Amino acid sequence: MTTETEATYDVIVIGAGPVGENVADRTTAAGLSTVVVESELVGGECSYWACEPSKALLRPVLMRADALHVPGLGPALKSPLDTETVLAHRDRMSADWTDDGQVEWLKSAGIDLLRGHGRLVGEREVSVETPDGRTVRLRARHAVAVCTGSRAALPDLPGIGTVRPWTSREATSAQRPPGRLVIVGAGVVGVEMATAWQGLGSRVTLLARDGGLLPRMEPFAGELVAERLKEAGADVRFNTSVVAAERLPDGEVRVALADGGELTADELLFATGRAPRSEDIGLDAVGLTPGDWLTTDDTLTVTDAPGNWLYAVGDVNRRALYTHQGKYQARIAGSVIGARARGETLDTGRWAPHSAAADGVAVPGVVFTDPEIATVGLTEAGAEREGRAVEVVDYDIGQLAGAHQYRSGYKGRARLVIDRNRRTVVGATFAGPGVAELLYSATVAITGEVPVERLWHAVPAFPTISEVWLRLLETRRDR
Ligand SMILES: Cc1cc2nc3c(=O)[nH]c(=O)nc-3n(C[C@H](O)[C@H](O)[C@H](O)COP(=O)(O)OP(=O)(O)OC[C@H]3O[C@@H](n4cnc5c(N)ncnc54)[C@H](O)[C@@H]3O)c2cc1C
Ligand SMILES: NC(=O)c1ccc[n+]([C@@H]2O[C@H](COP(=O)([O-])OP(=O)(O)OC[C@H]3O[C@@H](n4cnc5c(N)ncnc54)[C@H](O)[C@@H]3O)[C@@H](O)[C@H]2O)c1
Repeated sequence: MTTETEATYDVIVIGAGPVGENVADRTTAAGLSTVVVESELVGGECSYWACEPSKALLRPVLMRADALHVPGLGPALKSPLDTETVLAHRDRMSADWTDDGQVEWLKSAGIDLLRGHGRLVGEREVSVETPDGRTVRLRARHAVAVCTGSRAALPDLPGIGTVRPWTSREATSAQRPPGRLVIVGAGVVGVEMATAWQGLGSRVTLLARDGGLLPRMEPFAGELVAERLKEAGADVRFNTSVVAAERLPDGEVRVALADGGELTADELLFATGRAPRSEDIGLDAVGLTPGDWLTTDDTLTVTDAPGNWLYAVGDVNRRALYTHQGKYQARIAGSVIGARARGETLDTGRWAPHSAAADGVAVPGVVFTDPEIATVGLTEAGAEREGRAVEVVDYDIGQLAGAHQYRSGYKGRARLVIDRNRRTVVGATFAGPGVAELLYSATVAITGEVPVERLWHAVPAFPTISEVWLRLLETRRDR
């Protein structure tokens, strides 16, 4: 028998991933009583099955790739990685899939936690089924923020129901490397997991549906990653699609390819994109369609729900599927909710406090592969699609003194996309070992709308890879 209890808060947040936690933090800081509803682990996908475990697997692999090319270090690294130690480190970095630490943090921030599955049941009303079979009816005085994130999207293939494929969850939490791993999809998850598991001893086959890896990025990014994956021993195939898959009685997976070919493996990972976790959160009760991505304006308010009380923040709104960008949205949404609760007029101008303007202009992302790929803003193709007049400047990072110091045989490339009319940087891509930390400089140049001429006065230190900025400016001047 279920019992029903009721509670009223200023703000209800559904989903305690990194984004829900940050919305709650900001609304609490604005003086609003806030409850977060979580059906699984506080910390969400990022802490347990995405960012943290994947980077814990990748860091030793990338470190080793660099160290093999540092004079004097190579011979000491001839034996393979100690996989057991790496996996134990990954377990620790995922807090052994327990959320005590994050629950403590919620408490310390003054945020209430209600464990259970939350569903909208009307305007400002959420019903929560708790693990002990109770139903709690929550009412919000001001706002409900949907922060339910995303899950792996699987293609609709014959056999998919029986094949027990890996998704990003298994790929980040597996307790040992599969002997043979076939990966379908060559976006960010596909290339990162190919790099990690090939480095940890699996024989990886990466199947790209398109003619290159990382198809949404500058083409040279995918070319460099493909080259290094092949050198590491992975089988990388382009223009290949999977048409069926089956799990055989002996546990192997058989994969049928569109060209008539066949592959057998121990595990099959689908890294084929994400779907919103919105199919069972009561969207129909407020006139929205279950299973859809939630569309918002720049204040993170759901556009198709009248009354300015429903917000969608993080992956579930599809604006930018990154933890850092979702947390940025959370900071904005928190201040919007606070301002509306105080009866203030929102300030939604460009770069104003109540507008997540950067989502449309400067979303930084790092792909932690060998080499690293760091991107922000527009690619050349993206600028063309938008019909913007741009100039493109490229530089071979391997020519820098800093690159020679970093690793012998350094290969990398950088590209700036510059708006011809405004003479500001609107896109940057760096591909090369150790470029991740360069990305913030480009993000500041774009959001600060720094005139290219002013960049001459931002002098990079010698001999660092950041001297690529100077070389890009010189290339532009001298051509
Ligand atoms: C393999 C992988 C690696 C990644 N690496 C990075 C990286 O290095 N850097 C980066 O920036 N991004 C990375 N990402 C993306 C990042 O994980 C997401 O952008 C981020 O987790 C989104 O946060 P979120 O809070 O919106 O959603 P989530 O992290 O998905 O959290 C949503 C939470 O809501 C809960 N929930 C869902 N429905 C309900 C409900 N009805 N009731 C109660 N609770 C509910 C879930 O249990 C979950 O805890 C990676 C993604 C993957 C798949
Ligand atoms: N380092 C990071 O910050 C990091 C790491 C992993 C994921 N992420 C985030 O998570 C998001 C999701 O990553 P993802 O790799 O799952 O998605 P993605 O959209 O980046 O890539 C999916 C790829 O699968 C391909 N694909 C789709 N359906 C297919 C099919 N049926 N057969 C073959 N290929 C198919 C697509 O063409 C695409 O290239 C990323 O966009 C990124 O925002 C970030």
